[in-house]
Amino acid sequence: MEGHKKHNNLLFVINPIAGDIDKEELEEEIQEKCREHHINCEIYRTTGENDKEKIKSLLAKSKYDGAFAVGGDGTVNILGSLLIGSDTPLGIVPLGSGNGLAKDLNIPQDTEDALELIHSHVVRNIDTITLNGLPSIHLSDLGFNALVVKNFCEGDTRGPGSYAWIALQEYLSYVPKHYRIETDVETFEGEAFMVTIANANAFGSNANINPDGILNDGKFEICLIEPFPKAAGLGILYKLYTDSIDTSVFTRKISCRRATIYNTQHEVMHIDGEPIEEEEVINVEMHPKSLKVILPLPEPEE
Ligand SMILES: Nc1ncnc2c1ncn2[C@@H]1O[C@H](COP(=O)(O)OP(=O)(O)OP(=O)(O)O)[C@@H](O)[C@H]1O
Repeated sequence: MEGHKKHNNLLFVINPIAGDIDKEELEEEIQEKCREHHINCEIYRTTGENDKEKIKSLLAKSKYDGAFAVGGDGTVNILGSLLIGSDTPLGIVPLGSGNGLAKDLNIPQDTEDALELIHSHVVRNIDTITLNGLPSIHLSDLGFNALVVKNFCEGDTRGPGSYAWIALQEYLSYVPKHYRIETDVETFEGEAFMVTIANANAFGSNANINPDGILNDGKFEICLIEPFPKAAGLGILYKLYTDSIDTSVFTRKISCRRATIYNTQHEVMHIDGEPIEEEEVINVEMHPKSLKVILPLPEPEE
């Protein structure tokens, strides 16, 4: 079901370290806003240890009308994966360093505006995908970007500056890897600089890998950047930041409902920005309209 429903009981999952922003005042703001709208609210602060299990038991104990992830794409993935297939919609207060899914869903990046969604919103269903059973709501990939994400997560500095620095260092020495990708539409076999499994559109950095992707069309895209001469790198980067990557001669896209990726060289991978153990065979499945999300009210027509 889609539409607006008043919330009486909300859960907020706050990642205290996301985006390197102090969230103490924000907690008070959330409580104040909920009081103002006669909404009961519960706050869970993530610790980085067993958060998924702890949130799962909170969700099992109480019936929430909505659950907000207050953090970045990692926090959205932890909470969102638990809400897939349930009646409880996912809200996002974007406070990570990138906030890719929130941007793709047009959720306000300003915290105060995002908090307005607790009382003024619309609920819509979006697709999710799984990689060997692990949910991905936004973008997952293998190859160059996954390596940068891994190094970024293992380092002690956060923020876009450090991501760009790691990317530049890795770029100079990165060697494309071999993949075989079988889908319900076509098969690809060859080398790729990166392979993105895209439910949504743009990375948190705003690099748009899948400009035409639609979050509720029952399909996901495999976006390939094939090997290219180092000199072409700047041109590809430009296209990523101007929503025109599909016009590059070095890209290929497969829009499909099912895929098996043979990661023959055991390249690293991540799901929604969180590195995971690499697998040799990755089965990707589509779960159409399986997650309810809380979105801003549409602009009134002129
Ligand atoms: N209290 C905590 N201490 C240390 N790590 C934490 C804590 N809470 C959550 N984490 C870790 O934070 C990561 C998720 O961060 P999240 O994606 O929300 O923010 P971000 O990385 O700043 O943003 P983005 O993904 O948008 O770049 C997860 O790896 C999670 O384990």
